[in-house]
Amino acid sequence: MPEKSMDDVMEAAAGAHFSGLRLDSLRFSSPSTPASPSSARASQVLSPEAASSAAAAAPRQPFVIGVSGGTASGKTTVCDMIIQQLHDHRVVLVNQDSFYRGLTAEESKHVQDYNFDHPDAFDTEQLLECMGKLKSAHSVNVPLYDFKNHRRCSESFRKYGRFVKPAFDDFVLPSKKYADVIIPRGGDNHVAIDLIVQHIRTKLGQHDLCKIYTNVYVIQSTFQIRGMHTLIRDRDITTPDFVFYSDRLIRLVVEHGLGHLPFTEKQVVTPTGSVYMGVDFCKKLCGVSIVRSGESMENALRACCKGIKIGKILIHRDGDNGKQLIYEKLPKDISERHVLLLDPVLGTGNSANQAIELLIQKGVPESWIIFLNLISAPEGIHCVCKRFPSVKIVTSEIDVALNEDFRVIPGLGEFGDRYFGTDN
Ligand SMILES: Nc1nc2c(ncn2[C@@H]2O[C@H](COP(=O)(O)OP(=O)(O)OP(=O)(O)O)[C@@H](O)[C@H]2O)c(=O)[nH]1
Ligand SMILES: O=P(O)(O)OC[C@H]1O[C@H](OP(=O)(O)OP(=O)(O)O)[C@H](O)[C@@H]1O
Ligand SMILES: O=c1cc[nH]c(=O)[nH]1
Repeated sequence: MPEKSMDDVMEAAAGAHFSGLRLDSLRFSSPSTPASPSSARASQVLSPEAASSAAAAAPRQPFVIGVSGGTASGKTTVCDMIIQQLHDHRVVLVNQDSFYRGLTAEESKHVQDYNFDHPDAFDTEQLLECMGKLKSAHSVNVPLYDFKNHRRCSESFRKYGRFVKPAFDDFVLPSKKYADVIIPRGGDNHVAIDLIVQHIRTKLGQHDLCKIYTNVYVIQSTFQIRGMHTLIRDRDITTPDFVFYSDRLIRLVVEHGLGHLPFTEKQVVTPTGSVYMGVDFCKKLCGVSIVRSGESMENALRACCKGIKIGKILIHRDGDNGKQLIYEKLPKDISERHVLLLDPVLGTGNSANQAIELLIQKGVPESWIIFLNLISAPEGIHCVCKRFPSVKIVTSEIDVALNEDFRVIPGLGEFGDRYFGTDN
């Protein structure tokens, strides 16, 4: 029994089978949506795995998508395409097929008369129990069904008139009216699949990550900021323009990050003779850049904090799974300072974690570290926040995912090479 656990859940409910139809009904369930009739077969369950964290104080709302459709209508194909495009390890698929009841010895003897398309063929109680657990973010064991002797695909087309079509008419078609989205042509309908992927991404995106990890801050997006991101992400931008717009964005991230430092109250008298009740900046701070890309953020920090001490950490990339520290030069009294850790890209989180670990070894309290970056991959955020829940992360955008080469996607390529002009 494979174990699945999740904080968000996407569930798919599918009706009995009807050969020849493409996916005819995709149902987005929410607590306010009426439940599908019990006859509608739950066939696929897409569920994001638990992203549990000590920092995950906020209650998490599972997100469940029910998918209905006739036999061989393309439910699995569409769900697989959605999962593939989402590229988010928190999303998993649970198939209603896993909840087939085992056949009794008597039923096995007359398997040709057994109706695999009737809701009674499923252990719906177990399915509901499983969904209930998933929705409350508990891990579940999903049964493995042995199709060896009872493969329905081949039998369904034999049994189309006797079982498949009647079950479709009785149990699947009536659930169609509950659908929020209907996808004609199943896997061929790239536009519909793309729209659904975008919708799920919004649900799983930065908004959710900020809810899961209360120490993650994304600077307020404006069209101006989106415009600058559009420029630096464009592979055809010139190096001077890449530097110019990266610098502008970095400055915004730095200013935002400084806003998370502690302050003391301070009053001043204005030229009108009035008292302004203000605050005083935190004095004990320093910057630490992760060489070399992080050095691109030093000027913005210096421009905001005159005379700030800046240390450096160089982390040698030793394969993509492990990173090895090879150089550090840090202020001697760093343990007494709040640290603004600088690196424009948070990918896997390995570099950031190594750097944070070193700072903590040097005596910097975890909660005194603010990690500033331009773009973050969700994987990197999970990695850092799980290990160091008190570290604050300030970023300007959270991207979709990492690809198989551990590059951020859509990303902006190799930041260091583009900024320092060492790319081709
Ligand atoms: N040509 C074409 N074939 C498709 C499309 N979608 C699915 N198929 C094929 O149709 C067959 C059934 O697709 P599935 O995705 O397994 O259908 P399903 O609804 O999950 O089937 P059951 O689990 O048996 O109910 C597979 O061989 C798919 O490759 C499509 O859009 N176009
Ligand atoms: O989160 P991670 O998966 O560790 O990836 C992020 C690291 O990768 C980049 O540096 P890179 O190794 O490309 O070196 P550079 O700064 O010298 O370009 C980036 O500046 C980070 O330091
Ligand atoms: O996409 C990536 C990942 C790590 N570092 C980068 O500069 N870009």
